[in-house]
Amino acid sequence: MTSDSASVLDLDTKTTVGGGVEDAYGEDQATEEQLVTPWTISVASGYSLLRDPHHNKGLAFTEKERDAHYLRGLLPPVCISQELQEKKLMRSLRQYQVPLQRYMAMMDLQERNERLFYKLLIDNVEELLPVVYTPTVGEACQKYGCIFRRPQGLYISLKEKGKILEVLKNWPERSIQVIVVTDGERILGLGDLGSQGMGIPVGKLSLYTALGGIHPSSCLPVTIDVGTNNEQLLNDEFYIGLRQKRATGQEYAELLHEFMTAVKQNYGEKVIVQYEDFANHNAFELLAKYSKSHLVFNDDIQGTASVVLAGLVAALKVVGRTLAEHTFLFLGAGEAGTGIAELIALEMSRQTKAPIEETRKKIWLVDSKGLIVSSRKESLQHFKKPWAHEHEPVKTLLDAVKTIKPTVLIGSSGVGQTFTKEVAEAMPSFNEKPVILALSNPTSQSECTAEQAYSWSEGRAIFASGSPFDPVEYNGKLFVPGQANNAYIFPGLGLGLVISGAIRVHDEMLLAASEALAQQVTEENFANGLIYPPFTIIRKISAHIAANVAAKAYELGLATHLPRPANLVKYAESRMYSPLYRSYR
Ligand SMILES: NC(=O)C1=CN([C@@H]2O[C@H](COP(=O)(O)OP(=O)(O)OC[C@H]3O[C@@H](n4cnc5c(N)ncnc54)[C@H](OP(=O)(O)O)[C@@H]3O)[C@@H](O)[C@H]2O)C=CC1
Ligand SMILES: CC(=O)C(=O)O
Ligand SMILES: [Mg+2]
Repeated sequence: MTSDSASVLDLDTKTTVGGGVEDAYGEDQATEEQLVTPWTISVASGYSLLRDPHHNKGLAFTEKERDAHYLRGLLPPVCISQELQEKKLMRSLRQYQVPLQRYMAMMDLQERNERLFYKLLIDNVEELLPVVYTPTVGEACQKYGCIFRRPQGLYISLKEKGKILEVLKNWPERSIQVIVVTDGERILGLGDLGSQGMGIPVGKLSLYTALGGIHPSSCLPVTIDVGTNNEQLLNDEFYIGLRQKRATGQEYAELLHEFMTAVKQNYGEKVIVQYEDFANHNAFELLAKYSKSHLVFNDDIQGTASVVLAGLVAALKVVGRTLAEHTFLFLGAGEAGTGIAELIALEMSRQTKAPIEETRKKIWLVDSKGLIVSSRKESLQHFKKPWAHEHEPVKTLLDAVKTIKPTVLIGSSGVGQTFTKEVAEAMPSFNEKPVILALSNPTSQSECTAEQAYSWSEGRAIFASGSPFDPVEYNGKLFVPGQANNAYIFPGLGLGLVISGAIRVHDEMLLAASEALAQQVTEENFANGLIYPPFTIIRKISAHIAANVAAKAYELGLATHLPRPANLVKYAESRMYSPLYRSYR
């Protein structure tokens, strides 16, 4: 008797080769060469309930639930609260000294008990953000091949060309509201990590839920794999992606187009597609192309711009003057640098009524070849051209700082330690309170550390960084660095788009998000040297951002959820996912 002839519907028991009873699905007795069908049970109860991360509560199942759901004997006798589970897990997490071990423990928890994972993340956000997000997620992506256990998102590679719609249907959830997609080419400041970039969409989406209250089952992480140019990964036996050089040009464009088309076809017009960590030679084009037809948003260009503008607007309360009275110098003229520069120029133009071509002149950028000036215009990438102002060529950042004399210095180069002692010392030589933002991630790529910024500026810098730094004591005073990271913006922005049913992202919404964030910075925060509110109140912040964004969507006629709720903050809060356990009948 072979499994070929045994129908899966024929439930008669038969004796197997080994003498046991054949299972109904023919699997136990199949030999290596025979094909089997991976049937699963779809109603979660008993053992399968314990293995279902969406519904599992572990030891927190009540006596009644254990009876009703066939759990008797599958758990030890004790019933404990979610709070006690949280306490126990935090204690065991803190015992790991190696950040990657904490990351893996958190990923295991997410796979085992989703609500408990989010309860931990929400209640201990400042402690766990660096674990599930930057900097540790960077190391996790670098080692993703070794630590890979279970897929946490969809991998769409060149092999899936022509079948992407079918691939989307393989994902177990139907009702998707947010997709974060990367092609892995510029993962943080770590470069091309190919398929191993998956850690980024997974991490970003866990923040959508924890910080912005989007339901986890409506989040879909996607990695588009068109190969990698990272030789080390191509030669790594544990690499999980396509082992080929990156596809470019038409082949790349066609795969991306098929993906974008399939997304709209499968999930409709109101699914948010957040582009994350694409290299700039694709990122600007994708955003320009699909923002006309889809609800797309580039976090590195737009989210970063919104968070930095918020920090700067807040900083004006400490450093004085209006935005237009400041001079900005960037190290790094890519997605983050030019994205931020453009939103600052837009806001200045809004405030002063001067044309944006004029306000851009207050902003200067340095790339790997030096200051961006008009004599370089012909050879510049299109996104740098608006910043090519009249000036003689300047080769180094230090010379640019000395010549331009910026009041605000922003690092968005992806290269660590580029704000040298000389650069950081030059800033306070012509500024009472220089603003220094070291945005590059992860920590290893930060343009300078918090300690360097405070000590080199003799405690005068207003400093924030993309990855977190601990407070620094300098000359007997405690300085608390803020975290200028787009994680403040995208969860609330996403929630605002969802609750209003917006169909497009508009620059005005980025300004609305930025304004809401800046409003959340208190006098107490300023007194501590902070230009951002603490992450501990991020859900409140996200509700305010969501409300401002939704209000703008209604104002611009881009909202489809009608009528408009009267109190948008309350409405946003009411729509946020809670990680508390539900009771089962
Ligand atoms: N804090 C936050 O929320 C965010 C932080 N980031 C971080 O910002 C960094 C940059 O990201 P992104 O803008 O997308 O990257 P891009 O690759 O688009 O841009 C990098 C820019 O830096 C320039 N650059 C590289 N090396 C040097 C150098 N040694 N000296 C001067 N300029 C240099 C590049 O110059 P050239 O053009 O000549 O090659 C390019 O203009 C990353 O580390 C990323 O993690 C990004 C988004 C959000
Ligand atoms: C924070 C972020 O999006 C980045 O570093 O790319
Ligand atoms: Mg990013």
